[in-house]
Amino acid sequence: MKQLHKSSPTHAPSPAHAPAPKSAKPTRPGPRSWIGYLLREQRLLFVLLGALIASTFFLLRPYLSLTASSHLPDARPLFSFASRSGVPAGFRPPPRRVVVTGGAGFVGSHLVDRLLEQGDSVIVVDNFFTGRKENVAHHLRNPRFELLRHDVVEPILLEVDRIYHLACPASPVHYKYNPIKTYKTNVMGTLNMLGLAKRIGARFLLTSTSEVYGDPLEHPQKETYWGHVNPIGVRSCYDEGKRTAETLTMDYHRGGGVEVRIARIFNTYGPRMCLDDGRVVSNFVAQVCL
Ligand SMILES: O=c1ccn([C@@H]2O[C@H](COP(=O)(O)OP(=O)(O)O[C@H]3OC[C@@H](O)[C@H](O)[C@H]3O)[C@@H](O)[C@H]2O)c(=O)[nH]1
Repeated sequence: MKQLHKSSPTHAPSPAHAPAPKSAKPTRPGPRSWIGYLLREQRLLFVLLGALIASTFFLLRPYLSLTASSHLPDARPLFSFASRSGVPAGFRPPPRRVVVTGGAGFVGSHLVDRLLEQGDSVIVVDNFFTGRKENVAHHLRNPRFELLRHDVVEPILLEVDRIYHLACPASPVHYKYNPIKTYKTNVMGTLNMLGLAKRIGARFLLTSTSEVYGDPLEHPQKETYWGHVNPIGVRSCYDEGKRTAETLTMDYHRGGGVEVRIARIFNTYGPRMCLDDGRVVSNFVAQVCL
């Protein structure tokens, strides 16, 4: 009877006769062998080079595709080293479609200049209560500029990427002329523009004012200061109107997911400012000059 080989623990075969070890189950290579593998034949160098090329391609891709299908006339240069607009040299965002309410006013018209200069397409919505067409007349022949006579108290439907909401009389002379209209512009106008922003997914900027602090007891005012206000004064149509506009802006942000910005602008002065608008700087200049 053929003797089957039995391996007995007490009689270990001599090494010469030890059966070849069954091929050990392949053990997983340890980290050291992975590192050696990568470093041999500059494999790590080639991996890093590949990652650099891939990331550069995906970073440049939005700008390269823009050249091919850029439909906007005289779109901005893709690589601009003149960073006059404060955008770091190199990449600039693709051109946008924006609406500026109150864009024929003092601050708004300078904003329109800057937006067109950086290559955006701009729609100005203004009822010319205090704004003037000559503030934007130099853009009327620009194909990327449109001017709409419209009162933001009534809704408007536009397809844009950004909404800059400045429509509101800013000087006491003008906003006290018709306080109820001033408050309606701040409330209904802001509601209409926020509703548009939510509807089309546009980013919304509200130009608010230092008047939201009222007659402040804290100097200088931090943004976290709630103010010292009078809700029933003759200036409250503007002060409370802007506070309500800020409330609506934040509620559309918190509840409606609208991306918003609020800028509380203090005393401004410069070209296109009305000398007779009763504001502190224009009053000072008028008294000096006249
Ligand atoms: O109901 C209105 C009232 C005013 N407007 C327009 O809104 C523009 C306001 O421009 P103004 O020159 O009077 O005022 P400014 O440009 O100085 O201030 C403007 O921007 C900064 C904000 O803080 C102010 O609240 C805003 O009025 C004007 O073009 C005016 O015609 C409307 O379009 N609708």
